[in-house]
Amino acid sequence: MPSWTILPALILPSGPQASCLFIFQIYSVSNDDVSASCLEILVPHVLADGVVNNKRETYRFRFQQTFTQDAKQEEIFDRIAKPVADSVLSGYNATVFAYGQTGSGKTYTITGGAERYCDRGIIPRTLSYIFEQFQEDSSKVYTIHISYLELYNECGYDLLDPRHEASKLEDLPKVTIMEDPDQNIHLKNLSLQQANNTEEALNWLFLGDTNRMIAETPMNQASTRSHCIFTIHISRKEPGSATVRRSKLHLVDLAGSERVAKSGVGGQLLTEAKYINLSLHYLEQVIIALAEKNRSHIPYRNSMITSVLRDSLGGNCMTTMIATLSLDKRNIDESISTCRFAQRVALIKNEAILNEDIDPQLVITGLRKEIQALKDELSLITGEQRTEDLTPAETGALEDKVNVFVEDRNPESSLDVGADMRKIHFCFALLKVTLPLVSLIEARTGDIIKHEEQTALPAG
Ligand SMILES: Nc1ncnc2c1ncn2[C@@H]1O[C@H](COP(=O)(O)OP(=O)(O)OP(=O)(O)O)[C@@H](O)[C@H]1O
Repeated sequence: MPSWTILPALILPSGPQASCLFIFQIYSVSNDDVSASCLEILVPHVLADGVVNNKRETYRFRFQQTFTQDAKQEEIFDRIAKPVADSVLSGYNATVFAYGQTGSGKTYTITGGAERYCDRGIIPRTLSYIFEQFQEDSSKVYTIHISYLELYNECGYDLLDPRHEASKLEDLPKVTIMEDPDQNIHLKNLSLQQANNTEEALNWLFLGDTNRMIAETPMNQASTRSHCIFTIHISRKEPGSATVRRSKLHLVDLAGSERVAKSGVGGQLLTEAKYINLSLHYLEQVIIALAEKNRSHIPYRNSMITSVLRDSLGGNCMTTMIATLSLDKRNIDESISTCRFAQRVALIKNEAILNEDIDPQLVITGLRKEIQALKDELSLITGEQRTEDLTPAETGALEDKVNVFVEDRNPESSLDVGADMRKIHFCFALLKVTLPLVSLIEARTGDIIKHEEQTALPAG
């Protein structure tokens, strides 16, 4: 049964920062265990702290997989996203989310780099993979819809509305959350766009990313301050079957996780940072609550990101977290806090369940077919072709039969219309109207006779 996995990817920006890393020997990775790998972060000794000090120098974390900066996008896809895509194709909900500080490679991992084709990230590779799988499996009918949501300062925006030419985020349609009595979340104004092949799906991704870039606020040059959720909705059914399996895959690029105190910002940036910190804090709270056994209340409602991911963080899904680290000396505190968060996520065990439901339209089609088959069978037995309604000639004949039956004073008389439910129903309906009329006439006739008898009696 699929369960939570935690797959921190160490993706480090190339250039001076990376070389810096090796000079200070900040981390080491050991992959001795087949099912897990160990990341050790070494805190460099700072002379200003004195030659002798009690500061901790090593931090060890165990993860399912660890990737260093040499890892290729293809490898990340094969080892992280492909198993998740397979489970979504089987009918389970799933989420892959990238968490880490600004500039650590979340967008690069989830969407990819724009420069080379081989730099494409998890979203485009997953789309291509899913459509390839559809082509290989001609026994089922698959339908794909795509949505792309940006959450900025606790407000949702639809990145896929083709009618809008956004020049700022507020130009995009605002998405709001609605909850039904069964506590299911519905996103009002979030468009679901159908894609029939990889090219169409990639075009939607392109439109969303373009809107995401154009709609950046002047203060928000690199989309670092919003969460983006790209969702692939899949429905599949076997031809002729009324059972539909629906599943969705959320690919989430979270906002940078750095702490407000460290970022040293003010004004609008501070407001954004507070929102980001708060929403990531609530995400963490939900994750901690999910990890606790016997916990009845999970605080999903505290923020928009946890509300949106509600059905994909809880019991009914397979979730993979990618923790991205930028292991520069200056970022050690952030890296350690990212690893701690990732370990908490790893504590959660989920039992994923299949999302199957019955399509009412298909049920109706099936029932219509069954009715037709039964009608054909009946006409074979009776030798007469039945229309849905009785013909005027048939209703006329039935009216005559009912009249004869009602007027017949013989208690043994019967009304025989044959084994035809249409005729039986028609006669009952007719009797319902005729019988009270007959009783009324009889009662009146009785009154008249009585009256005549009384008037005929000799006076006195
Ligand atoms: N593994 C990698 N190989 C090459 N370049 C990378 C890698 N990871 C990240 N980069 C580059 O580093 C820069 C920052 O990466 P990216 O934008 O993905 O970070 P981020 O974590 O999404 O940041 P933010 O929180 O600001 O959105 C980008 O120019 C990206 O192309």
